[in-house]
Amino acid sequence: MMSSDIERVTFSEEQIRMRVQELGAQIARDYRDAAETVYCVGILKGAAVFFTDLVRAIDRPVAFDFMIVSSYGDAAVSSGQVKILKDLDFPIEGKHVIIVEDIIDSGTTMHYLKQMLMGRHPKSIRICAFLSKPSRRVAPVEIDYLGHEVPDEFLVGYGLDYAEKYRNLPYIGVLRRSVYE
Ligand SMILES: O=P(O)(O)OC[C@H]1O[C@H](OP(=O)(O)OP(=O)(O)O)[C@H](O)[C@@H]1O
Ligand code: HPA
Ligand SMILES: [Mg+2]
Repeated sequence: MMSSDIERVTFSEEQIRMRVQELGAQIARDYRDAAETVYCVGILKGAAVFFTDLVRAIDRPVAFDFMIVSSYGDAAVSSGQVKILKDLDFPIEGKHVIIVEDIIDSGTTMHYLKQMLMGRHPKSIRICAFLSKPSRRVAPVEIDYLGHEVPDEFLVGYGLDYAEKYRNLPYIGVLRRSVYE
């Protein structure tokens, strides 16, 4: 399934699978002795695909929760406004929380979310992102579990969209500029 809108494949299905297994093993090791529930919080919609792969690579019990958050809409640059369309179902006070994202780009979304969730007094809060574009950062974000750093190119696939398209590509690729310019 190679879309003609894709200029170049950045990470193949196999490369993604291997890195997700490593991240899952690292998380399982780090929380091995944790007595409290570990909440994996997926930030929809982008994190949907990575989340379901990641949790199956973590060999210990975890609870799921989700938020629906949007700031890009149909554009290739952030609106700067983080809209919470669905909040968590469960209180996280005293719990271990891992926020799971597909990508941290300007950092606006994650900076906002981490501040907001810290205010609910979890026992700990860590960030897991499959991709990070450090060159685009506007708001500071410390990433505890990172799949790969990527250059400043607009990526799609493996959950990442442009105007809601391409999320179901099994690989990650660079979107041709002519599609969004
Ligand atoms: O670091 P930032 O510049 O804030 O960008 C990262 C955010 O942008 C994308 O979400 P988007 O708003 O596109 O919603 P989506 O997950 O539904 O695609 C992505 O899933 C992150 O949540
Ligand atoms: N692709 C898709 N969605 C995004 C990106 C990207 O490169 N950066 C932030 N949201
Ligand atoms: Mg998006």
